[in-house]
Amino acid sequence: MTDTPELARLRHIGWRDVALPDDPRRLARVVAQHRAGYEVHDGSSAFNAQPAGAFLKRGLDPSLRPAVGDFVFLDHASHPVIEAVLPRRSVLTRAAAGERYERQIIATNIDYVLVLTGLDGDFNPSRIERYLTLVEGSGARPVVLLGKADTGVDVDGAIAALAPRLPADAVVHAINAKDPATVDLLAPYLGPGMSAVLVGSSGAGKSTLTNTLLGEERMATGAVRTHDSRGRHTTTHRALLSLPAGGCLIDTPGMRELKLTGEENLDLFADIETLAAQCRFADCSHGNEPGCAIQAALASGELSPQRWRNYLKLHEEREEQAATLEARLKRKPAVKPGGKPRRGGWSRDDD
Ligand SMILES: Nc1nc2c(ncn2[C@@H]2O[C@H](COP(=O)(O)OP(=O)(O)OP(=O)(O)O)[C@@H](O)[C@H]2O)c(=O)[nH]1
Ligand SMILES: [Zn+2]
Repeated sequence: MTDTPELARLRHIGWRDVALPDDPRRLARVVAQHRAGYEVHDGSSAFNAQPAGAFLKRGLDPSLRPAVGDFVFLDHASHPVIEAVLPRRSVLTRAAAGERYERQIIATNIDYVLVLTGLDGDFNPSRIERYLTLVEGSGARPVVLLGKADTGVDVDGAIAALAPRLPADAVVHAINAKDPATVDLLAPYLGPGMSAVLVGSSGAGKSTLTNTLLGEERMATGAVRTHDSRGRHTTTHRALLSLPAGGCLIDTPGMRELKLTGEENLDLFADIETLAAQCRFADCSHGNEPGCAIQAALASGELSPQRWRNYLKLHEEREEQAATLEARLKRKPAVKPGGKPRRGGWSRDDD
């Protein structure tokens, strides 16, 4: 079945359903959020849109407001207004940096989170564990990318160091972000109807990889590219790019503060939690109590000290955030959210 022209147009912004929603209003996707409003794209062009008054109500759960990646309905006025947000299939959240606890949506309707780490000084398994913990529960799947594999580094050694710290089904690719062949390698994650978000610390190669993925068509597809509109608006926080491969990539400039939200399960460390359950004392602090299964595993080498340290750090942060979240929810009953479970989020570098 071939797409109608309207569907074909919407494919550019990552619309994947075979049909259009049964609604006469204009459909668009949020590609960027500015201080002064939103930038949306309808598959043909990008333009600014304001949120409807209902989204600005005080006390509204911020997660109900339009976010980058959302499909939205616009009214037909000459100054477009976002009237409704369509149900989200995934939501990536982080705890906002700062004094007050706040969950912040990074992106919605994402299929894959590309976690990019350079195999140079940037390489840090603990940080990769943090990213994976944040993706957990978001509805998106992580893909670990080890960049700068062409720079004479010990790729196999790095993969061997990382493998025991990742789930068995984790996808890991060593890449050269400058090499056009990388486009084919990542094609399974970036095809038509797919949306991916690219995260990684500064210098990891996010811009380089983005440019390679945009390839020759960078300027031609510039319609969805919104980085360059900085002059006209205030800061562009995030931008959604339409790739020649057919998928959409969300670039997250400055995405460095990656704090847990308190809702993570720490699934990545399930084995550690199983071990801890085997300690002789139920309230074992895993220090020097007799019969401590954690200490035994550390002594036998079954559990690596780095991984244990990172687990403790993430666990503590999760507990702290969960306590703050609970206090906040008690204080003020949240306005009912529109659907999907929200977990995952982002925060600072580890170790
Ligand atoms: N040889 C090689 N160099 C790379 C690769 N990826 C990135 N680089 C280089 O690493 C440097 C940093 O890359 P960027 O793409 O600017 O990194 P970034 O993640 O966008 O950094 P921020 O913009 O600060 O977030 C640049 O000099 C790139 O040319 C790679 O796979 N191979
Ligand atoms: Zn113990």
